[in-house]
Amino acid sequence: MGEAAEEIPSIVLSGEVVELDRESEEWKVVAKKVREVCETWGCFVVEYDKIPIELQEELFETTKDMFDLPEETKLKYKKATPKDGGYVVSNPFIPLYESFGVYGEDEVRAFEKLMWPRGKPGFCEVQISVTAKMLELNLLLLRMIFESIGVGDFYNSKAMDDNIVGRLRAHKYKLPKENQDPIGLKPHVDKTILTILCQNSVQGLEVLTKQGNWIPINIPRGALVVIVGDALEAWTNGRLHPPKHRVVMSGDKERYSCGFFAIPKDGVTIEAPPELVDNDYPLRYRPFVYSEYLAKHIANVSFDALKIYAGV
Ligand SMILES: O=C(O)CCC(=O)C(=O)O
Ligand SMILES: [Fe+2]
Repeated sequence: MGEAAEEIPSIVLSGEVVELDRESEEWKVVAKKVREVCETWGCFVVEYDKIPIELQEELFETTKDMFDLPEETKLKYKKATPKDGGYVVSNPFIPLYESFGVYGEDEVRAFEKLMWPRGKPGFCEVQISVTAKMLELNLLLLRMIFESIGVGDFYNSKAMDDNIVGRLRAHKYKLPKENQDPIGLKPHVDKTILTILCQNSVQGLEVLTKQGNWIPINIPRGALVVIVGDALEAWTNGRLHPPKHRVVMSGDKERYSCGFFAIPKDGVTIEAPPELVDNDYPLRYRPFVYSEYLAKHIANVSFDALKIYAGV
């Protein structure tokens, strides 16, 4: 492959595409494209008008306000385990990074009261609206992927909408000081089914291609990025590729991003459908309860965490 091929593919999921008849050829063509880029790249840019730029701008306004709170207020939202999100303070390992994971509607409301005792108009509505729309997009993509691999029934029988939970996490990346390492987030593989990211127009996300090159993911204003996580790699018996990615800071503006991390609900077992296990694709992972894997390995940054836990 030449240099020109090294650009993250982009897919348009306009209103018309979303409304397509699931049996139509047009739907199948888009589904195939989504599946193929998830196999070869493990990530892609998506233009999705149901999460418009205006909504993203509102989200980033409140996101900035979150991080602008006094440190002692932010520290009130520290959680005991990373699984529950909470406020993650920048530390020597990731000095440019801090994040807020506020997971679920009740938490969003509790968070508002804790951070802004006099209230923060619009905060909960935006968080809840973005989460719901991201979940919808996540389910749409999963349907496309499973149907296109030829196991649409698996998607239906698994009642994905009942078995998946989505969590919204906000990140802030400071600018590096002179001579400071510009790494905002170290290379990692997401422990998710799919991750969907949006950013405040400041680039910095990079992905490691299968050819072994780190390349920037240029996210056009208003677009989103979708990244395959290790749960989906296991669920498709290794057909989809969970790519290593990182954040590298440059330029003169701080970066904010919001990620929607879809994971199986507590107690859900990940087991590849039998149709996806054959001589070309021998079973990669034993069936395992995803929440048990996460509880044990959430802080394990090894790229092989899943292989170590459930590899056959
Ligand atoms: O900020 C970003 O764009 C990437 C965040 C990320 O990769 C993660 O939180 O897993
Ligand atoms: Fe990630």
